[in-house]
Amino acid sequence: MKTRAKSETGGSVSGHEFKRALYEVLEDTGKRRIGARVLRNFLIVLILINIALAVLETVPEIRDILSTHLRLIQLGSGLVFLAEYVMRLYVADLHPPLRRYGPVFSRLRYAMQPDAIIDLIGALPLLCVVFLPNQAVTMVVILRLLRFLKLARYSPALRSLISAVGNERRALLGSSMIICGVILMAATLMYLIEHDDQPEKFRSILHGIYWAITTVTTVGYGDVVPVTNLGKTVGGIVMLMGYGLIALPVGIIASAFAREIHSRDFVVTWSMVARVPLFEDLKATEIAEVAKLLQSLRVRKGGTIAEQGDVADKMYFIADGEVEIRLQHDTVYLGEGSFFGELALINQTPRTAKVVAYKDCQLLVLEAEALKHLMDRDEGLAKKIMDEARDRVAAGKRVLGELAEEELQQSGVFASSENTDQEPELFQGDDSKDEADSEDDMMEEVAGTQKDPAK
Ligand SMILES: Nc1ncnc2c1ncn2[C@@H]1O[C@@H]2COP(=O)(O)O[C@H]2[C@H]1O
Repeated sequence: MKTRAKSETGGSVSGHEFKRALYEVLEDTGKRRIGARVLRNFLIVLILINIALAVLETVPEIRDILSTHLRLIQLGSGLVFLAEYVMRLYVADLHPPLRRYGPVFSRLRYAMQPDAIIDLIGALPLLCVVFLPNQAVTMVVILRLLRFLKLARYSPALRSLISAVGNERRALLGSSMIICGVILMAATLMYLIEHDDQPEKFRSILHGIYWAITTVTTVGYGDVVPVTNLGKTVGGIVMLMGYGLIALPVGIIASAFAREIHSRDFVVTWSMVARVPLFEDLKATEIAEVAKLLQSLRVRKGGTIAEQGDVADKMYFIADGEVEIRLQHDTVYLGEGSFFGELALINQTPRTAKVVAYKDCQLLVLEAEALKHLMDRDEGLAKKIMDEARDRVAAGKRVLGELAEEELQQSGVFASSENTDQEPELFQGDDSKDEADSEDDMMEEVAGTQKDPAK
């Protein structure tokens, strides 16, 4: 009886360990980095092969010669993508923010994530071939080409482009409206001018729109051209306007893309953010929003992330690696999932310690404005950050010990130390600065930062 119980426990433990290992490999977390890298590279190569084959298969000669091989490869890679999707669903309830929803709802919520939807699209061609033979050829080709989107999971550049377009959607909408307006005007004018001379080519304003689009985009097929002098003049003006108009959206996307790409060393995925304990209580959709606010930063072992006394405008979360916080009287190490750099932002003081990468680090960077926005919106999250900040200040105080405390008491710094339960003022403006000065003093003095004499 005892033996059986033991084996049952052993079985479930090893089952859980297997699931955990699978989760770590699929989500590139924990200790299984090599496995995760091998899987990632394998999937990238498979996606690229699939896209190339989907295109090549439309060449009749190639299809005739390689049809059996192509079908086998298509079936094999379809099975791999389907297995990947099913496995990601299987481990979905291990994502920290989804754990509380139970086995069914955690997976449903995971399935709603953009990355999961793209994975499903990647697996769909196989299902279409199996369940809808001969009926869904075009759909299967399109779905196979859509596997290209799966690369977004691994490519910072592709993510940057998608988010650049997303961020600039208003400007792009505005410029698109201007372009549409010009096309419509040019088409109407051309219809009115050319219709009598070329009733076949400028049969309606719709035909004029076709001419205007090919002209404004500078394509100019030459199948429809103005023949009247007035028509040629209008055509010339539209051609010149075309350059400026097309440059508008191109310029918007190009500058937004350049901005984005420089701030991304790696892709900030949903699961990377979900692993940060601070965000554990957020809903899956909220995590997706937080992910948009975070930039990525890779720092090599030994690299300095912040200098004591620096002016601060961002805080950091450790997605991978370990940092060393060099306090004046102590050194503290923070690992994966921890955050730092919040003290200076909360108190609007210079950095209270030097921070160095103890190992190679992948950091998620949150700008001061974004932190303020997050803390304003989510009281629970704000409280967690404030509690941690207070603990850190308290730890700093403890380390200073008797001697330093005496020194500080003499200089009146602990005049307000009984009030440490009170919330420190967050991101105070100039008006409230005086009120919060004593708290600021405490945080700065404890961490050993010199106060700006001008203050
Ligand atoms: N005792 C501590 N334990 C852990 N981290 C700390 C401690 N003191 C300071 N820090 C972190 O080190 C960071 C240095 O920059 P900041 O002052 O912005 O924010 C600080 C905290 O995030």
